[in-house]
Amino acid sequence: MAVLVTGGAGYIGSHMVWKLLDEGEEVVVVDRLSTGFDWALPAEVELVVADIADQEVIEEVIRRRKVDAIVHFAGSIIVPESVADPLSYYLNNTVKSRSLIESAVRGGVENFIFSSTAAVYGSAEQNPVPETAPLLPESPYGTSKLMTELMLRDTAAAHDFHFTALRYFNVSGADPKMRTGQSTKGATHLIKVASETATGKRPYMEVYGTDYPTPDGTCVRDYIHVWDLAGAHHLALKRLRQGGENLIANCGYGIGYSVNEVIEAVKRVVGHDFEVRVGGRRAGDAVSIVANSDRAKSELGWVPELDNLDKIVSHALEWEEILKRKNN
Ligand SMILES: NC(=O)c1ccc[n+]([C@@H]2O[C@H](COP(=O)([O-])OP(=O)(O)OC[C@H]3O[C@@H](n4cnc5c(N)ncnc54)[C@H](O)[C@@H]3O)[C@@H](O)[C@H]2O)c1
Ligand SMILES: O=c1ccn([C@@H]2O[C@H](COP(=O)(O)OP(=O)(O)O[C@H]3O[C@H](CO)[C@@H](O)[C@H](O)[C@H]3O)[C@@H](O)[C@H]2O)c(=O)[nH]1
Repeated sequence: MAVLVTGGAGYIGSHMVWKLLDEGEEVVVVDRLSTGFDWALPAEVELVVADIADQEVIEEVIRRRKVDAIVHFAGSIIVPESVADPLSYYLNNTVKSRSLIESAVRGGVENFIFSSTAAVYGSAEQNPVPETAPLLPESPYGTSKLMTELMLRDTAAAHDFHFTALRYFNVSGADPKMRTGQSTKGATHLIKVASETATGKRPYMEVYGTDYPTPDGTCVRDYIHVWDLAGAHHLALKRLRQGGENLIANCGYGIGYSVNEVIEAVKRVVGHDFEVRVGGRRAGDAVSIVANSDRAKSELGWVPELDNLDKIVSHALEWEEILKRKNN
């Protein structure tokens, strides 16, 4: 019996794979390596280099490895890119997820965990935002993920199929044991970009917009440590296997930090200054979004252990130094 991790060579997926191995699970990864890296995976894990929409390959993997659960990370993830090229986001995130879900149903895989996102809420009116808040995505990325949640809901109503959709807030940091981290080339995520600047990979960074209706004029987000997020997925897997009901749950810490506050934290932890320029607003950015994760705590028994911005930043910086040595 194995867990199929799609997008397992990517940032969050590779943490999940290490977590599953730590928990004694059998794992198989399907990843087309568009943004992921084979070296992010433990040597003993089978990597099938394929697209999630290749149903022949997926269904062969499900049969051969006796897959009982799919954890679906594969997708396209950059909010402004989705504004510029919406159809590629609807293809990779929505259409190809449909194909994967169909393969799961055909292959008799009853347990499915999906990477959803805070972007399904848009700029929340109520912060911290509960799962019951209005779903008003402000980017094609958010809409592409919401459509997949709806497909999962309808598929679960019609088939022997159960799902958990975890709506992640801003995922950051690296495996505390430094076996993997965020290695994405040309990354756009704030803590990654600031860590690259702090370690000399970039000459400077920009703050996208200082005229938002927030205390310091920059956008506010809820930054969650990737290892706590992997832990939430493992709890979700155990719960589904025990017959748990379908679930949609936020994963964040309930604390909002502005872009300026995050940059200050990176400067504080690294111990020196770096150049930060003020730029214009970025397309598709929500103003402020912070999680109410009570449901993940009560339904999954999730207890965050790394909910500290400086710890997140220090792990991100440590990984950046490792990447420098790898020439990545
Ligand atoms: N990083 C965040 O802050 C964040 C927040 C909310 C949700 N998410 C979701 O988490 C998931 C993982 O994000 P990540 O940050 O690890 O991104 P990532 O780009 O590092 O990982 C995505 C992986 O999926 C693979 N992939 C993409 N399309 C594929 C396809 N069609 N077939 C096979 N493989 C494919 C890529 O090669 C890559 O390894 C995504 O679904 C993303 O939307 C991420
Ligand atoms: O160089 C940079 C990078 C980012 N930002 C700002 O920092 C904030 C956070 O941006 P980023 O780290 O790119 O995350 P989001 O755009 O909030 O989106 C992330 O978080 C979402 C969940 O909230 C996920 O769904 C997405 O996949 C993931 O990209 C935003 O206000 C950006 O404008 C900057 O000012 N400068």
